[in-house]
Amino acid sequence: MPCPLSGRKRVTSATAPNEMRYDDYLHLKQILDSQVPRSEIPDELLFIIQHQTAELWMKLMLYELTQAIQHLGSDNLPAALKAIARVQRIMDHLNHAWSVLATLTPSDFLAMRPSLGSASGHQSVQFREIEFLLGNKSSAHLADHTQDELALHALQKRLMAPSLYDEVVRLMAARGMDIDQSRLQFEHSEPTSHSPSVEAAWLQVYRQPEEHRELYTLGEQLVELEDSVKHWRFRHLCTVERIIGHRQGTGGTSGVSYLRSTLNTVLFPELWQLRTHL
Ligand code: HEM
Ligand SMILES: N[C@@H](CC(=O)c1ccccc1NC=O)C(=O)O
Repeated sequence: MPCPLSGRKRVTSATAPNEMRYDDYLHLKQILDSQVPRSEIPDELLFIIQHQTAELWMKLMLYELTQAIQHLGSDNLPAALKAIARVQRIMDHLNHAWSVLATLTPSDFLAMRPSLGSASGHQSVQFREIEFLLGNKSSAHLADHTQDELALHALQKRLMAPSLYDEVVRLMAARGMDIDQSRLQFEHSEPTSHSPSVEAAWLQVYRQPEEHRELYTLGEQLVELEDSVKHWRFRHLCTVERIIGHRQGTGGTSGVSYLRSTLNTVLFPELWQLRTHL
């Protein structure tokens, strides 16, 4: 049976259910054999596990975000809210995890850095897919993946698919709110930008939360999610600055100043703007 997450076949084990063991069920051999340091630096294990666990959580985030988008499309707001709440909790968890990496000293990291070559988190396909799903689209990021057809295909698909923002706006229109037609074109690869008609619709919701209970809860949950994403960007930036200062990144960016520029990203601009006009 194809796995809904990766398109790969599900592994059907020959193990009878009553002989199933913890390590079989979790495929622990594959997972625990996958930490392969390239240097003699003892802290490289921390560095690898920090990233591998983050990628596992990102896998779940992608799954939940996709579910949330589907539920919004079928006007099932309670199910969408449940998935969005889970994504937000995962983000919080990843935010707490930075404190483990903060035990890595600059000299330890600099000693292992040559072993990383040109590898960088900038090349994380799942991170970029999450950004696109959240509406922070940019075709420029496809350039990192020209050598990997599968990755390129996954990113192209996400780039053109409706984002969480798009589906929220579609739902508001479906519920009778007056949304500008130009906002209801969902096949685009542009990052989300502010729309006056979307802000006006949210203002209506926020001025009468009792009348629009579900949409109001959605709005607040989206703000909380974006807050957690901003925290992640900031914690990453601080970790990077304290470990490599203002060196260029291995991924070819300017490093800290590039990461600082990502703090200007806004995923749900109208929800932030409306606070001034409420
Ligand atoms: C010693 C710790 C770390 C350092 C020094 C570091 C450094 C950097 C730098 C300099 C960049 C900019 C791209 C480049 O030119 O390389 C970057 C991007 C990135 N890093 Fe890290 N990083 C660290 C830990 C992590 C961890 C734990 C994650 C978790 C998955 C992560 C994920 C990312 C992602 C997703 C990007 C792309 C960000 C974007 O484009 O908005 N990094 N990192
Ligand atoms: N970009 C980092 C290297 C780095 O942190 C990294 C290297 C390989 C895999 C993941 C990484 N994490 C985040 O970018 C640097 O410039 O030192």
